[in-house]
Amino acid sequence: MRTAHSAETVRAAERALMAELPEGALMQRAAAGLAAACADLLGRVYGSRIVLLVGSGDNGGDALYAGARLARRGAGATAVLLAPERTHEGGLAALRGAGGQVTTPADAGPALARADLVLDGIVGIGGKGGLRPEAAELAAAVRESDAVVVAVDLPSGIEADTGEVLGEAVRADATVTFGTYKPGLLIDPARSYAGAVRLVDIGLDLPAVPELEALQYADVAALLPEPGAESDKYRRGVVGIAAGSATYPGAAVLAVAGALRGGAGAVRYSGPAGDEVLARFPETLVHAGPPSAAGRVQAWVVGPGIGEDAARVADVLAQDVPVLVDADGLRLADPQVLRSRTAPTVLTPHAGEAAALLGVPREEVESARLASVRRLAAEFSATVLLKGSTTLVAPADGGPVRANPTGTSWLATAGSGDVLSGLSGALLAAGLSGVDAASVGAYLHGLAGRRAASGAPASAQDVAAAIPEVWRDVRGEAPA
Ligand SMILES: NC(=O)C1=CN([C@@H]2O[C@H](COP(=O)(O)OP(=O)(O)OC[C@H]3O[C@@H](n4cnc5c(N)ncnc54)[C@H](OP(=O)(O)O)[C@@H]3O)[C@@H](O)[C@H]2O)[C@@H](O)CC1
Ligand SMILES: Nc1ncnc2c1ncn2[C@@H]1O[C@H](COP(=O)(O)OP(=O)(O)O)[C@@H](O)[C@H]1O
Ligand SMILES: [K+]
Repeated sequence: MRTAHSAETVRAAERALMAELPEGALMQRAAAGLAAACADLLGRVYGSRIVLLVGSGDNGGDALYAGARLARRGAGATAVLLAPERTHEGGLAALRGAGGQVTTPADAGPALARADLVLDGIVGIGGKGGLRPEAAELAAAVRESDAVVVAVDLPSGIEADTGEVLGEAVRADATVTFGTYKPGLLIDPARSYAGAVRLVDIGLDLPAVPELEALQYADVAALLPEPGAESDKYRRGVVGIAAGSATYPGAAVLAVAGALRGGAGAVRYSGPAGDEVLARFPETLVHAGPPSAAGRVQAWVVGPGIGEDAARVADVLAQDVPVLVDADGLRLADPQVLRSRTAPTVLTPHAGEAAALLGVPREEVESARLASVRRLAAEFSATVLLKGSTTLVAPADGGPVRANPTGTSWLATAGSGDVLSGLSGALLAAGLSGVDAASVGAYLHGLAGRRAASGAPASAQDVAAAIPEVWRDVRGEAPA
């Protein structure tokens, strides 16, 4: 599991550790890791030209000490000081002692134009609000340079705790972060400014429960349901799909496609698109009546393409089994009923649906995904999977939010959300918790999207068809 902690949590851990270590030791650990990462990126340090963007805090200090280390190995280093009178003293002395030069933002142009590598030490976790004008200009100038840009701890201008970007920010090719990931490094839009992120261990003792986490291959492998010797189709879990309408039969077909690949023992379909579903998937158990008359299931998916059929949504929500609500279902569900359910409920809105549920503009959800998903989970007492450029899953109980690392914009194709709801619903029926079903579903869905597309457009059906392949790949990572 990859974990991220807020700036406040990091500061508390830093204080505790600093009290035990000699003065400056922690910054030296950070600078050593940073310099090593830069050396890797440069290939050859001797004779390279590096520029350090140095703000007035310890983030600038890290950049200066790392610059000094590289200068001692033969790099030509120039520090651009944003606040000359408040620059980290020890760091500046180290750089000067190693032969480094110093300049001002106004005179930084020539050095930036020649640079092989730029180290962004303008602000780290101490940054607040958008970059101030002089810092913003420097960030914009860096964009014009051909140098490899390495952000120190995080790209200056992104919000460490939320992933928001308020105005100009440094666009990095790589970020070297200290102690733990910061939520902004895993959540768009900020994530897209960070490039490849490398974590440097500086020995912090962090709380076991992070603010944000991201599943990795092995975590997903351990969560995948697998039939045992005594399994039959009912023990593996039966998932019910209440989706589709005369207008949108395709949503039913795609949700069933996702469900059949999600590890359930059987899929029941309830709704008016039974013929279409059977034509494509004869293994489906089709029922014409209301969902509650379709026979036992271990979880329901309700909503994709059901149009205005509020009765079908209410019928599903009245059943005391886990329910995943998607698409039209989110609009038709009675909020009071959602809140009062005792079995797990999973809501899977995209930003527009989330905005409607919260009564805010869509842009507000897109720019502040983490706060939005947490608010939805709290307001509806449900696990919430917020779809989009970074898919986030918040548990109903306020625990750590999961960021999905496998997303790809190739998934932005009609019907791919229906596949996700079927897939996650099947995982719910197989016995995974709401958070695990949603986050494992999003993980596999993202991998399947990448596999199906491989650089060319793929349809939602292609995404569903690629699920078994990625499932196999992930299972290969499971401990024997
Ligand atoms: N603590 C430790 O043990 C370790 C910490 N480490 C490192 O320290 C970093 C944190 O350092 P930090 O706390 O000094 O804050 P930092 O990120 O440099 O920024 C503060 C400065 O920026 C300024 N500023 C603020 N907002 C701004 C804006 N929007 N636009 C422009 N400027 C803005 C603000 O100015 P002021 O408001 O004071 O005028 C202030 O002077 C951390 O990210 C990591 O890299 C590592 O060495 C490991 C050990
Ligand atoms: N820019 C993007 N980057 C990554 N994934 C995206 C992006 N846009 C959409 N997606 C994903 O594509 C899927 C679309 O689902 P949804 O919005 O419900 O569409 P539909 O209703 O057409 O199926 C979701 O899994 C979502 O996370
Ligand atoms: K930075």
